[in-house]
Amino acid sequence: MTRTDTDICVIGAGSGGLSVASGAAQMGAKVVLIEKGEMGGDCLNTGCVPSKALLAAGAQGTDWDAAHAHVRRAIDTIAPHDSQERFEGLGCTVLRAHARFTGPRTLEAGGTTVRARRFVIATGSRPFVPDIPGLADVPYLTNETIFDLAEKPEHLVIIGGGPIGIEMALAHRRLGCSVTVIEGAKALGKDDREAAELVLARLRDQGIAILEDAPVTGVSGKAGRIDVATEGGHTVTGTHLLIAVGRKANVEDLGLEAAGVAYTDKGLETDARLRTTNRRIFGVGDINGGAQFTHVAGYQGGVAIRPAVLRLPARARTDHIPWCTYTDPELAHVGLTEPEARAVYGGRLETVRAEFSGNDRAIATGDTEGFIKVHVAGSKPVGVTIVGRNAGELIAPWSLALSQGLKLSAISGMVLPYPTMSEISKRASGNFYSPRLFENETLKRVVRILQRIVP
Ligand SMILES: Cc1cc2nc3c(=O)[nH]c(=O)nc-3n(C[C@H](O)[C@H](O)[C@H](O)COP(=O)(O)OP(=O)(O)OC[C@H]3O[C@@H](n4cnc5c(N)ncnc54)[C@H](O)[C@@H]3O)c2cc1C
Ligand SMILES: NC(=O)c1ccc[n+]([C@@H]2O[C@H](COP(=O)([O-])OP(=O)(O)OC[C@H]3O[C@@H](n4cnc5c(N)ncnc54)[C@H](O)[C@@H]3O)[C@@H](O)[C@H]2O)c1
Repeated sequence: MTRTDTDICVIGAGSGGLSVASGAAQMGAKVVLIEKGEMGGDCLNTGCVPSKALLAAGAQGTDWDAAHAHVRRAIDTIAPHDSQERFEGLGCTVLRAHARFTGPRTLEAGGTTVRARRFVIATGSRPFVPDIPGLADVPYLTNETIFDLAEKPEHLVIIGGGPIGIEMALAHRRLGCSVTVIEGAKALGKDDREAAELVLARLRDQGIAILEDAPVTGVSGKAGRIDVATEGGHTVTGTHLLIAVGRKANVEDLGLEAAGVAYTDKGLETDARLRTTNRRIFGVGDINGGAQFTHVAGYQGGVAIRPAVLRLPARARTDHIPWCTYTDPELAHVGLTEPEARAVYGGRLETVRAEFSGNDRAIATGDTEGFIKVHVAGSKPVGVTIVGRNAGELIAPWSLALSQGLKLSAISGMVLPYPTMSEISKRASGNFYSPRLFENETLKRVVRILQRIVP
């Protein structure tokens, strides 16, 4: 057993852990980074990158092998950025082993005992596999296996209509598979209902069957013929089954008890600084069980660095987090959803909107389907949904506005090139101010007086 003393020890080399390790090392801290699997974690290897690459490949053509080659190329192209070599180049000591705490200030990983001033747990999450009768006896795929599938499914049945289920449904439909999504509640249920309905309608137009309010009651069959039964006596038969019903935080086998770190099955218990119940140990990313996105893991990494490395106060916010589901049309959101905003602001909340069909660029390019909805409290946007072509790009100024606490006038006052899709944001903000400006009798009277008395 060798022994290493360090300033910061990061467990997990995914989006969260890599952010902390690179930032801390470049600020001059001594860093040990420990990864038991692939560098880059879920996002690079089994999440964001392969899923977006498969969606893009399917939009170009239906060749299964070519699509999977594209997925591989995308991962291989990005991998050097997350690699052991790069992090060693930044000055980190990288251990490729399973880490387990042995006490409040020590852990053990592959024959090395690491003692650190501060630890960051960024062990992420894995697919949650529900306790559905019969599931254990049939072959099924998860996000950890679906991107390596050699044969093209004739009929892919997906349990779960969240972002994973819906994106995988579109990717496989584009590649020529029959696809059925079985959702126990509402598909894309965390999103604005009207926007989600629009996306689901377009997916159905493309031939994807989406069953909602259909909790699965049992699974049976064998490879190549799998029956999925739902409440109400409906049975869907497919050749392959994908389970996409949420995530499970990787809290097990980490020695958290020895470290004095409290957790539930949702993840670590952390405070606003992302400190666990052991003040020297922080949690970032999916392990915290909140919004599970790469950019959130990166953001939390940046927050945790302040107290962990710089000994400065910090506060992780959740009211300015964006997300996007990469369907066609895309569905993007930032900040509070309408029910969340109503719960906070009640009758003070106003919602303004604008349609893609009223945007000149959208008319010119034929992308007229979609809308933007802005929830406004006082004069500040608190939540924005965009559904339409490139919604994930169009949400950017709103992410800035919410993170900086800008007023709506910051958006309506922008001068934008004409004709651009971005003008839709300006139009929605304008729709907030227009009635105040143009239906204001006092203003009209003042203007009339000014015209008469000022030469
Ligand atoms: C199919 C899919 C598509 C997605 N698409 C998007 C998207 O488009 N946009 C987006 O923002 N998010 C997306 N996500 C979510 C995103 O992938 C995660 O939120 C993100 O990867 C979380 O990063 P993390 O660092 O918390 O965890 P991870 O990336 O999971 O990294 C954790 C790392 O810790 C390692 N580890 C675990 N336990 C130990 C241990 N005891 N010792 C050593 N190492 C350990 C693991 O091997 C892993 O490499 C997607 C997820 C999936 C599954
Ligand atoms: N574009 C993106 O940013 C993106 C893409 C994919 C994944 N992700 C991240 O990964 C996380 C996990 O995605 P996910 O889609 O697995 O989880 P999810 O929790 O978002 O959705 C799971 C869905 O499965 C349904 N469900 C649960 N049990 C069921 C059952 N027994 N039968 C039928 N339906 C059932 C739920 O009602 C829910 O709608 C997301 O929350 C997101 O944070 C992000």
